[in-house]
Amino acid sequence: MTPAARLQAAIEVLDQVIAGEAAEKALTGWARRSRFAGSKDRASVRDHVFTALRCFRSHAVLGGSLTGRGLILGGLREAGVDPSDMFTGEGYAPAPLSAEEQAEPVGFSNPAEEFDIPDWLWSPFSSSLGDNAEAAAQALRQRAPVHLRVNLRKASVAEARAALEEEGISTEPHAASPTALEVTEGARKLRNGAAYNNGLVELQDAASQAVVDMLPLRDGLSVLDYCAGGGGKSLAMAARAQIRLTAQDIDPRRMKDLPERASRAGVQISCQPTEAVRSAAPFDLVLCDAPCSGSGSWRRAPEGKWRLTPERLDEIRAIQAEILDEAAELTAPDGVLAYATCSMLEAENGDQIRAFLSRSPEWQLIGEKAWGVQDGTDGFFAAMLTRSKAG
Ligand SMILES: C[S@@+](CC[C@H](N)C(=O)[O-])C[C@H]1O[C@@H](n2cnc3c(N)ncnc32)[C@H](O)[C@@H]1O
Repeated sequence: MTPAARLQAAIEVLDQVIAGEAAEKALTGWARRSRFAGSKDRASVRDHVFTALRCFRSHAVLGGSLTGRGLILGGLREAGVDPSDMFTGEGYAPAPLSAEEQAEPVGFSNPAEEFDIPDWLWSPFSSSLGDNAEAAAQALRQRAPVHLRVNLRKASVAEARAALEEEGISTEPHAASPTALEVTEGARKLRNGAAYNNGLVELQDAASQAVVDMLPLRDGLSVLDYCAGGGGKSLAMAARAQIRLTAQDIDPRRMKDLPERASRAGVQISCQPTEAVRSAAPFDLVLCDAPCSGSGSWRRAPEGKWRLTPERLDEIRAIQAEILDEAAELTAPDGVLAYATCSMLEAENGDQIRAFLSRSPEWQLIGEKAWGVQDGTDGFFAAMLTRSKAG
């Protein structure tokens, strides 16, 4: 496919997304119908679609309409490419620009539009991030880097880097965690490579790793990963110490690949239903990596940014509060309760912890940290709590 034909394909996929189709489904449908498209074509169309979804508002303004064409046109303008070089109508290229489309774009009417944040969210977003709000919103408009976690059970950081380098995958250490690497070249080779398949490295954002670094893990502890999902945090915790680790999720299907991932990583994790977890309680350490808006990972899943509503945020907050209360019940009297989200919104982070402390005065905060997407990781938050001796 020519570069212009790839843009036309992205326009068609985006029109389906605007009509209500999920991006992954629209991309899969396009790939099935387009047997002529090779892997590079598919990757390029996907990139165009995801760039447009990250920059949905600003690119629509720059392109003059909230359509697939408008979004792609706006993206070209932002990238400094003359759209008439691509919109030629030749072969499978997009049709030439209309007079309207050639007009100078109108300016942005407010920062939310310019920085691609929904209007209602700009105020909570900017008050949560303070002086970093614009930088964080700008970072959410960019593609996410690929981060790896070195599995210290199987290799040192230097050994893992050397094994990756042999496969043509270059990495740099990431400052957020001693086990974190950022892939600087060759990310597409990872999944078929030996280093990944032999469990030397896992795909995991550096802030996710840093959350686990904060936890007081040591040999012999009983640990519960409450809200384990696919088990990214479980695997990172199990790699850190010889712990007895139980993973739970309200939707056990989410943990279905965890036994295989654990065996690849050379660690043991017991996946248990909620009732079994209640019978096995209390645990020395309970981590709840709670469901959240996902605002810290909107670079990877940009549709979430536009789907979130104030009502949905309230629902999520109610679920988070319930999870904190339940997880507290499962924590041993002298144990540690850790709460984490991949959100940058105070409503889901510090506010949630303060509300918990005010309804559960026997608990006290012993540590808290936030990571911002503007610093090169996903946005994350973690807090650790214990029951106070006086409580
Ligand atoms: C942020 S994800 C977890 C990601 C995971 N810890 C990781 O690192 O890969 C949140 C998970 O919480 C689960 N969840 C939602 N409500 C829950 C509840 N009340 N109890 C337990 N898990 C819940 C969801 O199914 C989802 O898998």
